[in-house]
Amino acid sequence: MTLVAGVDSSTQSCKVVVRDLGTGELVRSGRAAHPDGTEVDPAAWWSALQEAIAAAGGLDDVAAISVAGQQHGMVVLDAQGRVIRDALLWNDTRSAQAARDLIDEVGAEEYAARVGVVPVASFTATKLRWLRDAEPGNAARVAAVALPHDWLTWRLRGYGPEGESELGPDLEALTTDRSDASGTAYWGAASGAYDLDLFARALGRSGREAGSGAGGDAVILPRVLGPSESAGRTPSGVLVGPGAGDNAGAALGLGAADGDVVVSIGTSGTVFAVTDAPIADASGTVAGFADASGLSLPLIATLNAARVLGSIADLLSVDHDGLSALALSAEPGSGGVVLVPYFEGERTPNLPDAKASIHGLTLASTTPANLARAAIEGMLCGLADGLDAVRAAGVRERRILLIGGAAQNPAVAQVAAQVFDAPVEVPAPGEYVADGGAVQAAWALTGTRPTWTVETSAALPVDTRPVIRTQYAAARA
Ligand SMILES: Nc1ncnc2c1ncn2[C@@H]1O[C@H](COP(=O)(O)OP(=O)(O)O)[C@@H](O)[C@H]1O
Ligand SMILES: O=C(CO)[C@@H](O)[C@H](O)COP(=O)(O)O
Repeated sequence: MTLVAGVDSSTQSCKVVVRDLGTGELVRSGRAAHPDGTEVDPAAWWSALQEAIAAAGGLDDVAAISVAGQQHGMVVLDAQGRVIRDALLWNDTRSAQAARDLIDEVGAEEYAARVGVVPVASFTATKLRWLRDAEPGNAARVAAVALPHDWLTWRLRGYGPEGESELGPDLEALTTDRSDASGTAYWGAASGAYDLDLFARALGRSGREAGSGAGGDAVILPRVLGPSESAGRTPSGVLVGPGAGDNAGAALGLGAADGDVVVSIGTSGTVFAVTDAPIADASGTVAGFADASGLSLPLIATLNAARVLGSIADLLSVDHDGLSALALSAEPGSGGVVLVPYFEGERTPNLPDAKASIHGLTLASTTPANLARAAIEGMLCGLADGLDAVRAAGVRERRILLIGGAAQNPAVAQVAAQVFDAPVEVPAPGEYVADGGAVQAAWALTGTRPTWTVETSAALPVDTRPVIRTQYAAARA
């Protein structure tokens, strides 16, 4: 039996799966928590990865591994390969003004045409512009910029600061992949290349792709690998795949095909599909990302997803199952109660300074059941608005695949069928981002993309209840 491993280094935790190359059967798995917060020392990810690998039985009998990770995080390294400051994550909104500045300088239309996205606080370029303006001393020390999955792949291959690694700080060895590069806002899915002018506008320093040999004091950007290109090997000889952004990893893990729209409800909420042609939405609503198979991944993301439910469950002193039971005991529309869940600001719509709000409370409607259902309805209405935007970009769904930690909540699946106006399928409980890493590892090892079977645990027909989105739209306006 040949084994391959996949990693999901996401916002809240690191998950590792070990699967049989031939059948895709899950053989072992492990996980480890990440610190909370929107800026994190990457050393915590490295520790969690090692802990999760150990919990998954180690890599001694594993032939290949690949790391998928949360997108956009800004990992800045000095010339000695040391992390200069904590990484700003995708959900950190301090670079919102930097995003507006970059749009003012370049123009939204041109930005979208050049790299398929329009800057928002989530994207790496805006974080680099913030670093230039807020921490010029740190910006001057930057020798390389990597994404979370790039940096973990580099460390896994034995690179890192002297004394902390076997191979030392070779920044030229940094690699990334198309999907994660397309989330930086200085690499384009359509061009397949870095836009070094946009990078320079962000950090105020010139950049170059690793291995380009230009030298000088240009900031090194990871070499962009193809979908099945190996990044090298671990010091013990395990083949390492190119890795991916987590959403592209999920698409690989699901085997998402034409007609599939994936809705992921984890720390972030995302709606995405795999398409042949890249998109360029000058409104900035739909990001024209690349996928991890050589195609494209139009995507919207919300800042407020699973943790909306956790917050309201805590308020009601119930667990996930308790929240589900309460929500299912209320009627669609939650008795008129609407939660607009912009607890962390919001990315879609781009309202980084927004706060959450509750509407429609009366003495009769203020019940735990209505509040529980309103939390689920509000969170899903935000994603339904995103689905409308993805549809407007030309995507036509045959089915919605519901994944992420909150997808296993019965009330979430039922309300999803009431707001998405499409059939909803819930794949069997699993870590589909990490599974995508395992698919990548198998692909890099054999040269052939595996077609493992994905089981479905629930299938819900369309059950549209218009009141839910109608009252949400009125409250959100
Ligand atoms: N049954 C459930 N109902 C609602 N939320 C859940 C449920 N199970 C897990 N979650 C939430 O899902 C989130 C973890 O999902 P995950 O997809 O692993 O997140 P990420 O990949 O962003 O780290 C946590 O916020 C957790 O509280
Ligand atoms: O910013 C995005 C996509 O653009 C997020 O999807 C991040 O990639 C975080 O993913 P999770 O931790 O929620 O899985």
